[in-house]
Amino acid sequence: MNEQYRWVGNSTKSKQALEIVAKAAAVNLSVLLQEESGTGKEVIARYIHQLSDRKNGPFIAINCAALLPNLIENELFGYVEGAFAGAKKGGQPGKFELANGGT
Ligand SMILES: Nc1ncnc2c1ncn2[C@@H]1O[C@H](COP(=O)(O)OP(=O)(O)OP(=O)(O)O)[C@@H](O)[C@H]1O
Repeated sequence: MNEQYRWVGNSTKSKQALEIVAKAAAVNLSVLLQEESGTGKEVIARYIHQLSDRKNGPFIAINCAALLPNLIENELFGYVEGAFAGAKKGGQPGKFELANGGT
């Protein structure tokens, strides 16, 4: 794993968690990670990405809680130039498009 995102943890529980996520990385399915804030869900998500067939694709992280309700669609699906007042020149690709082929 990239040094910046290396998992720290040597407990039995931690090792079991890494074994489970390694299994998840081997299949092409969605994975839901649930834990309290700051417990390393994104680190694990990056780990899954790096173990998966998608590792050469992009990894796009998005903080859903920080998205304004009226801007969620624009962020996730993108928009074309002139779609609304204040839209960027040239439009903006959505996060789903950016993550295509990756995670
Ligand atoms: N077990 C761990 N090993 C290495 N780094 C960790 C671990 N747990 C947390 N961190 C570090 O703590 C910080 C928060 O981790 P991360 O962003 O993955 O948490 P999160 O569960 O996704 O949080 P949130 O739900 O708030 O987005 C990061 O800097 C991450 O590298």
